[in-house]
Amino acid sequence: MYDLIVLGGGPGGTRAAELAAHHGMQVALVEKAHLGGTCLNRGCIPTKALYSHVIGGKGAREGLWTRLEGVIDTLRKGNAQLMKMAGVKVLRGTGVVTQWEGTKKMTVAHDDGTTEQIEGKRLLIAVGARSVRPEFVGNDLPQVLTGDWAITDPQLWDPERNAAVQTVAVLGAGVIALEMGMILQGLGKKVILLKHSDQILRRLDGDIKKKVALAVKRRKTVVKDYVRLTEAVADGDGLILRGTSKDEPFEERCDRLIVGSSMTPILEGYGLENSGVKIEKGCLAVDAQMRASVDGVWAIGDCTGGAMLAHLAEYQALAAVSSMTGGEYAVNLDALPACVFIEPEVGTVGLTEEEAKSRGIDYATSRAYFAANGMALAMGEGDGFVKVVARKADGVLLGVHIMGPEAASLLGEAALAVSKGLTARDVAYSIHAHPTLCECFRDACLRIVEG
Ligand SMILES: Cc1cc2nc3c(=O)[nH]c(=O)nc-3n(C[C@H](O)[C@H](O)[C@H](O)COP(=O)(O)OP(=O)(O)OC[C@H]3O[C@@H](n4cnc5c(N)ncnc54)[C@H](O)[C@@H]3O)c2cc1C
Ligand SMILES: NC(=O)c1ccc[n+]([C@@H]2O[C@H](COP(=O)([O-])OP(=O)(O)OC[C@H]3O[C@@H](n4cnc5c(N)ncnc54)[C@H](O)[C@@H]3O)[C@@H](O)[C@H]2O)c1
Repeated sequence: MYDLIVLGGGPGGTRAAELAAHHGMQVALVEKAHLGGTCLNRGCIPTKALYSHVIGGKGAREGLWTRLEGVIDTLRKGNAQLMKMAGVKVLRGTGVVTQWEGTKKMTVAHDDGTTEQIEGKRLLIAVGARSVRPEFVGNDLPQVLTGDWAITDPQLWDPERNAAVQTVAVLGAGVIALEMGMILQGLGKKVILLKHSDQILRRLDGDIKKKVALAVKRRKTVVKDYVRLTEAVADGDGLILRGTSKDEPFEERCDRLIVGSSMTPILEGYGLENSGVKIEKGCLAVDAQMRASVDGVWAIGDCTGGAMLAHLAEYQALAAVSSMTGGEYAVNLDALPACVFIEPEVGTVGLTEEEAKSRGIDYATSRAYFAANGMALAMGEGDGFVKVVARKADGVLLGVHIMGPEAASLLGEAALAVSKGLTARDVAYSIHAHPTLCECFRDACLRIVEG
């Protein structure tokens, strides 16, 4: 009998399996496809490989797809090696839980048609999420790609194979829609952004959202607000899209439609319907240490809803294993960093100004601009700013919002500061090397100190 069965080998499941094994548990990890889940195989890594080549301009476009596949392959092998070194038993197959209470029982159906029964003292569910396909006529046509799989189509992304695709419509104005839209523009495609409302990246700080909207406009994106898509009709190899925008009918032709209109936890295919595990608002319900409502069952990552981020899944794995081993670690969602890989890049952690206001906090804000940062100018990337939200009384950093060069990497220092409750003075009076981009964060903190 295993001490722990992990179902799903994405960033959440692999991290939990590795950690639990390091704590001395006998661990089985059941994964039906490649290790690495959505993140490695069709999410974070392939999109960022395209982003850094197409938008960051790093590397030639010839052979881009082969290099992208090479990166994925290297990381898949790395994951397998990590599991092996930790002593985790990886079972390749589809797992269905047949007993949730008491001893956990699972049937694993392998690709070759054989099945295997396994048992465990504990069970951790990390099965991820899938794209929501909104209702409209023709939503299942082959030219309609969902955000969770779109990146796997070389006919759309490989510069050496995508000449037939000239116009791509993207439904949604979230992270997937914006990241994919900008990569496609970088590849020379025309992009039509079909937004559900007038909002863009609705959870971000208002000042960052304004700047993102400007960046979208500058790229001559065709933007339609308040869209209700009613039908997609095949037109040769492409599509005619029909619906309304601000209640006025519209018709647009495109070669592909990417549906980037949010993701939903996977609740089917692993025996959940026969369990007493509580589901709330379409997500596996968990407490702060990722315990589900059935004894000995934990759930982490995208299947628990909320922010669907690979690093959040990994830190939820830490919380789950901590609770299994008598620890108390829980994820602090008020210090959750997130990045949007567009141009200029976005990195954000902690409370937005709007959130600070709605919580009734007496706060101060400050900004420093990359246009005054030596390194940014030397790099030819002076566009953007760092905005700090701090508590007025003592300068404790509540949120940091960056839009500009290497914002995602710059976020590391800000995330540490917010999660450890540091003050603007703590950051401003720590020596920052020159010339570096992180001096811009230091300067924004200095402005809070100076009032
Ligand atoms: C296009 C795109 C870009 C993204 N970019 C980023 C980014 O830049 N940064 C970021 O933080 N996040 C990003 N994300 C989100 C990120 O991919 C997810 O948050 C992350 O993968 C969630 O990890 P997880 O372990 O919860 O689930 P997943 O990674 O989805 O893994 C779940 C695994 O469970 C397996 N599974 C499911 N059911 C069964 C079963 N019955 N038996 C066996 N195996 C099963 C699946 O095959 C899968 O491998 C992106 C997502 C997409 C779609
Ligand atoms: N860089 C990153 O960290 C990164 C990149 C990609 C994806 N992700 C994660 O993956 C998850 C899914 O991303 P996403 O972009 O699908 O979700 P999202 O929640 O960011 O955006 C969904 C968008 O779809 C719109 N929408 C909803 N229903 C619609 C409809 N019927 N018609 C038109 N538009 C509709 C919403 O208004 C919103 O703009 C997110 O949780 C995100 O954090 C993260």
